[in-house]
Amino acid sequence: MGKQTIGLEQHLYDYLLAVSLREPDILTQLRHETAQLPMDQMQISPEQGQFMALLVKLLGAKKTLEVGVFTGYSSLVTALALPADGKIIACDVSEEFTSIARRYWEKAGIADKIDLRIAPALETLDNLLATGETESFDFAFIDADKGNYENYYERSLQLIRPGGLIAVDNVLWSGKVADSEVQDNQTKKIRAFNQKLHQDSRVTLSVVPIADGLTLARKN
Ligand SMILES: C[S@@+](CC[C@H](N)C(=O)[O-])C[C@H]1O[C@@H](n2cnc3c(N)ncnc32)[C@H](O)[C@@H]1O
Repeated sequence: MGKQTIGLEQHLYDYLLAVSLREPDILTQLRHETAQLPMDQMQISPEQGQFMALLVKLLGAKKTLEVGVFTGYSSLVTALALPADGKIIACDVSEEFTSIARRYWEKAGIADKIDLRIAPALETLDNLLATGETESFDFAFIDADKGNYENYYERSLQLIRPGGLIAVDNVLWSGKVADSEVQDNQTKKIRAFNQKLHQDSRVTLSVVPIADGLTLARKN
């Protein structure tokens, strides 16, 4: 057997789900409803959601930050993993997408754990920093506009406590980051972001090849 991370063909991916996925019905329903939308590819995958729930539990997280809610899969999976007094501050600009999220949060009985802020996420994060929330979060999930990843990361790094974790989605960007012929702005931004984190001694780093690539950065 090679030492390299295994590639997942469809049959092996199906097997992985068959032997590991424990998706609550409410999340399956949300996934099926989101699959009807033209932007459904923005949703995180169920095995990534389950992995994030495990991380939230391992951290003993009580207070988390989410940048990019869409129809609510990652926020719902996080809320279900948090204790009863857990809180998520969730950032998005879309009333339309997050109206679906709100409906599922209500249905799952966890709506009181989620404080949704409809505004450009940079404004929300700057506001949190300005109102004394520095080092008060255990976990942050960054999954919004790629051009702002570095800004979201820098602010999240101030907002999480030492030992807290930042997870950043789509860092492998369907493989485009490793294709030198792809030179669009979003791809270049993600490449630069990945290079920056590789050198960042403020965090302990792992890039996990789950779904579209998930960077984990633990604040030292
Ligand atoms: C990839 S989706 C998030 C997927 C979500 N985490 C999930 O589990 O389904 C990205 C989201 O970021 C939001 N977004 C884009 N630009 C934003 C900005 N500047 N501030 C806040 N949210 C933004 C979009 O409206 C969209 O809902």
